Amino acid sequence: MTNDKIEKSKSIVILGAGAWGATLANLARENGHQVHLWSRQGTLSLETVLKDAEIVLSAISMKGVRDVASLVKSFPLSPETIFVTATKGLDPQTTSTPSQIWQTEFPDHSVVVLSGPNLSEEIAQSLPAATVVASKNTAAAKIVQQVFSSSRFRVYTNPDPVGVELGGTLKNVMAIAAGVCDGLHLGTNAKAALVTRGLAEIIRIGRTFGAKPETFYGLSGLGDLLATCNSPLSRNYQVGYQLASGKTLTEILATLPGTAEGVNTCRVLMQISEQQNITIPITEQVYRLLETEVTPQQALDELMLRDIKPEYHQ
Ligand SMILES: NC(=O)C1=CN([C@@H]2O[C@H](COP(=O)(O)OP(=O)(O)OC[C@H]3O[C@@H](n4cnc5c(N)ncnc54)[C@H](O)[C@@H]3O)[C@@H](O)[C@H]2O)C=CC1
Ligand SMILES: O=C(CO)COP(=O)(O)O
Repeated sequence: MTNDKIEKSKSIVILGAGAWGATLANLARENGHQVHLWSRQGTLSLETVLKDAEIVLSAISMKGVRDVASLVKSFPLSPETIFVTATKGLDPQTTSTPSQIWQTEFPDHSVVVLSGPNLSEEIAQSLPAATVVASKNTAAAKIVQQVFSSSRFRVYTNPDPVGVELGGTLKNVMAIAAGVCDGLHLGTNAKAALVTRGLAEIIRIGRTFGAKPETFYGLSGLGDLLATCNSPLSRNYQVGYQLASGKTLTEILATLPGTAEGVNTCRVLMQISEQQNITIPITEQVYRLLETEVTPQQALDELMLRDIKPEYHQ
C-alpha cells in the first residue's frame, strides 16, 4: 500500500453521536476526511452513507452494539470497508467484547479496536492525548492510525486487539473503585495499591480472553487506569466517588452525563469469574457495592482483610 493511498481523504461513518463519537468525528474532520455522524435519533440515512463508507467507526454504548451491528448488516457495504470499534464494554448475553461482535457479524472485514486514555472532554479542548489502534490486520490498523493522527492526538498501532479492548473496558471497574477510594479520603498509598492490584486483576482476566499480558502495561491498560482512576471527568470514577458520599446508584445515574460502562462490565465480569473460576476481589467488592450488599467501608475492610499471600504466583 502506498503513502498516497493512505493519505487520501476517506469517507467515514461514525455510529453514535455521544461524547466520544462526536469527538472522534471532529478529529477525523480536522484531518480532512469526509465524516458522517449517525445516531438513532438523527435524520441521516444510514443506508445512503454506508454505500461509500471506507471506514465505519462505532462509538455506541455497549447496550446498543448488537442491535446497531445487525442494522448495519442489513445494508449493502463495500467488501473493503474497515470497522473500528471504540466502545469500552462487554456484552451481558455472551460476555463477548464489541470487536468480537463486529467480527462475528462481518467475518470478511477487518476490525480495528481504538482505545486509550482518552477523556473526551480534554480531547475536545484540543489538549494532547495518545491512543492505540489494534487489529489482526496491520494494514487496516495503519490506515486508521493515519486517519486520526495529528499534532494533538498521537496514535500507536498494536497487534493485540482483544488486549487493547479489554484494557479500556476493565479499567472502568477499577475507576469506580478509585472513585470510592477518593470519596472516602483513603489517601495516596491506598490509591496506588488499588490501581496496582487492579492491574494485576485486569491481567488475570485478560489471559482468559487470550490477551497478551504486556498489552496491559501500555496506553490502553496502565495508561487508561492512570487517566480514569485520577480524573473527576471520568463517569466511572464519578459513580464510585458519589457512592462513597452516600448517594444511591439510581440517583447517581440519573444525573450522570453519558454512559458509565463499568456498572454493566462489573456484572459481566462476575459471570466470567464464576464460569472460569478466576479470583477478582476488587471487581467483586465493586459489584457488591453496586448491588447494595456492602457499604463502601465494608468493601474496603473485605479487601484489606483477605488472606495474606505472595504478591505474584510463580
Ligand atoms: N466519553 C469518553 O470520554 C469516552 C468514551 N468511550 C466509550 O465510548 C462509548 C460511548 O461513550 P460516550 O460517547 O461517552 O457515551 P454517550 O452516552 O455520550 O453516547 C452513547 C451513544 O450511543 C448511542 N446508543 C446508546 N444505546 C443505543 C442503542 N440501543 N442503539 C443505538 N445507539 C445507542 C447513544 O444514542 C449515543 O449516541 C462507551 O462505551 C464509552 O466507554 C471511550 C473512550 C472515551
Ligand atoms: O474511557 C474513558 C477515558 O479513556 C472515559 O472514561 P469514562 O467512561 O469513565 O468517562
